[in-house]
Amino acid sequence: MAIQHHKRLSMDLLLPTGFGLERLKSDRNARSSVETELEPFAQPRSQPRPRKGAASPDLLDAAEQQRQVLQGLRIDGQSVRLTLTATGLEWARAASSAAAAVEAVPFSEMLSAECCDEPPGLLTCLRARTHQLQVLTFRRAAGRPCEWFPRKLLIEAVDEETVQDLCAAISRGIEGASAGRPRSLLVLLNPNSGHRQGRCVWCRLAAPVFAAAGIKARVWETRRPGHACELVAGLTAQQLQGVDGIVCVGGDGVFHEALNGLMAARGAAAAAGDAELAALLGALRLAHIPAGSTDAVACTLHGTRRAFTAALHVALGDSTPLDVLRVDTPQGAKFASCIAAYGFLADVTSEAEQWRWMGPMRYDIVGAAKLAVSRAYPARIRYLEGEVARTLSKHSHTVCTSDCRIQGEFCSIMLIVMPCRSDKTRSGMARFGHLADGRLKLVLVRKCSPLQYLRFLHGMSRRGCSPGQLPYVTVLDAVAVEVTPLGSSSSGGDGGGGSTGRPVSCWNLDGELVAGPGIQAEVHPGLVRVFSRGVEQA
Ligand SMILES: Nc1ncnc2c1ncn2[C@@H]1O[C@H](COP(=O)(O)OP(=O)(O)OP(=O)(O)O)[C@@H](O)[C@H]1O
Repeated sequence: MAIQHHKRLSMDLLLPTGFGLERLKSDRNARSSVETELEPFAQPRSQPRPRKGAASPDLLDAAEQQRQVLQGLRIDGQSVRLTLTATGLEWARAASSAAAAVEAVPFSEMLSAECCDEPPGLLTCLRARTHQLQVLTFRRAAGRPCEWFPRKLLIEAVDEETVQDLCAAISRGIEGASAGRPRSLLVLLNPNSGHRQGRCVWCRLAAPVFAAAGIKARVWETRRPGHACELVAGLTAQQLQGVDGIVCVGGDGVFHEALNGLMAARGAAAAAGDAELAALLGALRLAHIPAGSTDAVACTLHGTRRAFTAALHVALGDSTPLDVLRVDTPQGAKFASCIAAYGFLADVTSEAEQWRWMGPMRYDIVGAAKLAVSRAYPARIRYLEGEVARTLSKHSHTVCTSDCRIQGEFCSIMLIVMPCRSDKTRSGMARFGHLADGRLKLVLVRKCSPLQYLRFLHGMSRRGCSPGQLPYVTVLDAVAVEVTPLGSSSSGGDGGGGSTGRPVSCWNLDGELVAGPGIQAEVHPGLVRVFSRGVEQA
């Protein structure tokens, strides 16, 4: 079996087989039964802000042209000199002259600005009544810039007109800085992921952020395995009008299903020649708000597992292309964004599924048990190293430079597409991997003792996989890989032992188990766009 490496990527290549598209189409009506509209959160951004007077054109224009200094204001209870610039707000304590005391928040990091009434209370009676403006933004944790926390700036002035004008100027600044921000999103929520905290994460952490940013969110809860894939694969042009993206609230499994549904839908639209649907699907951005057991996608895209940060990245609208691995199995094509793993990781996932009630801890317990056995699987591997280039017509293509082969017994074969950060590997399984470089890291762990495998796992959790770390581990860059397990029967793996009696494992694609056993996989550079601001360094 030769590797069929595509020279040119076109939509018809994305048409996956084995997704049962016809069945999915006929199931579209079933969607309405799980649709939950969260209209209380769905305030359109264009909704008029509560204002009493008109903004002074002087203040708005002056801020756009130059720096407008405002005196006599208080922020979070402290008197400040506030400067309204063309890009945001800057202020310093009125009493302080030190440059270090200057704080700044750009419009691009603000969600909304609203005039609000001062609640009546003892303090109001004791001092002069002030007029207030509330700006919703965020702050970064000290020493951990990837972790964002909500922040409300309370700006007070004795003069109502100043507050009204400032509110209008800030709102206009936010509007001007929000070109890529989504206005309407579909939310796929898995109530069963992780510790079954999907609904709680959505309602308490993500929905309020979307509401503050004026994003309309339509929530669909998944009912069973495969449901998210069906929902996305069955989307119609009518449902997608005005929708900017699909947000997955749950673990990596839900994101994986949404990705596969999207690829199925894009393939079907291309095959049917439905240009409108294809364009709408092509413009969709995917997002992952972590509520699962591992959340490698969210950790990699946002640098943290904090759902609030992920929701804020989505609301701020930053996006990036993401490489997708197309895996051709005997059952049809599947797509993965994180990893395709054969051997140890697949065995752990397969066994851990029975212990789902334990939550994320199941992976540690089953992992320890599998480590003690340390099984090796014979396999033949062919891979293509390559250069990925972009032609003028913007179709990506791969120039193959070499076709290499390796044969042996492997405890683990991993095709790592994105860095795959998680709580277990903070810097990522493939530390030097990339979101969209068109390559994967092929990691081969040859037959070794349990202690050696433990050493490999320990090294991976601390430093990720990189070449030359351990003599029994090979790390390679590749664009396409073919794995043929040598213990398998010709019709596919049986999960325990093939016709030769030698052990056969299964495949783990982003946590989903695929029987395989032989696969061909190829990286498609930047095939989807995802909401991500990237990992912020300290
Ligand atoms: N309502 C549901 N009931 C049962 N299973 C579901 C439901 N909705 C989705 N699923 C399945 O649950 C699987 C696992 O979900 P998910 O990935 O969200 O959580 P997780 O496994 O705890 O997290 P991670 O994948 O990050 O380890 C999904 O692949 C999906 O097939």
